[in-house]
Amino acid sequence: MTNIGYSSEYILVAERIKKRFGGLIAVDGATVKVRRKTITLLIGPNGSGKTTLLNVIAGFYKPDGGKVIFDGKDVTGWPPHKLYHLGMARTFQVPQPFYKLTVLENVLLAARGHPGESFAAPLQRSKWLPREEELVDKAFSILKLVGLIHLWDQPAGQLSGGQMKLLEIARVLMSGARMILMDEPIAGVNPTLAHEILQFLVKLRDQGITFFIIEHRLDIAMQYVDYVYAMARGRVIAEGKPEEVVSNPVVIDSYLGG
Ligand SMILES: Nc1ncnc2c1ncn2[C@@H]1O[C@H](COP(=O)(O)OP(=O)(O)OP(=O)(O)O)[C@@H](O)[C@H]1O
Repeated sequence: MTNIGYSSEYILVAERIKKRFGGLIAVDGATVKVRRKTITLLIGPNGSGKTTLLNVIAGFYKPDGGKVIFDGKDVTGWPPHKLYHLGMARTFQVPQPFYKLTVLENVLLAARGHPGESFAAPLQRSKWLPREEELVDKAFSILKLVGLIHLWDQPAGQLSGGQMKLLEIARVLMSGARMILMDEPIAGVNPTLAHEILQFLVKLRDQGITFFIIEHRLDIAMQYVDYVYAMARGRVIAEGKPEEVVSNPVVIDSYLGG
């Protein structure tokens, strides 16, 4: 693994990323840099390439050009599971827990090195690693942190949509992720819970986790994020503090034009 000496100020640098789907250029030379211990937001009109860029960074798509540097290492084209082991994880817009398993079991299965990490592995307690107790302690403390502790023995299928999102965050934390990528973490949740989820991300940021998120509900998200990138037609058209970016005429035009 090469350390290419990128500034340690940034946990992630995605440089001149290109991604094509047939004749369509979804991401056209976009560069984003994410500072450690920040919540960095990616905005832009529908179809501007945000999710594609996130998927390239998280290893779900191989880029047609550009580089992804995570923690000083060139991880361009690495698959998601390798990035997961390095400490970068992506949650999905629609969280997908194992519905019949309990909340606690769902969190435990996200632990790195746990036999359940391979989906084919049996779930019998006897097959768990000796460090099971330690993992259970860690899972409980994470459930406490995300406010789901009272539901630990409930099947995940019984959680509300907002609680599912919290469970997804808990699972990503259990994996030991230092950087979390999220596509619309507050989509479809009521405003109270949306604020709670973002306040929770702020708390985790203050504990050292870095977030790179896509969100359309700017009225709520802008209050909590540290830095914003705006995309249009596959390119980054503006970056800066939230208030600067939302008042930038180029950004406003991109939404109106879209
Ligand atoms: N798997 C795919 N195959 C073909 N085209 C795709 C694929 N994924 C995305 N696209 C196209 O690439 C462009 C960028 O899409 P992308 O989903 O990245 O935009 P977005 O900014 O995330 O949009 P939204 O805000 O609506 O989620 C769009 O024109 C989209 O139709």
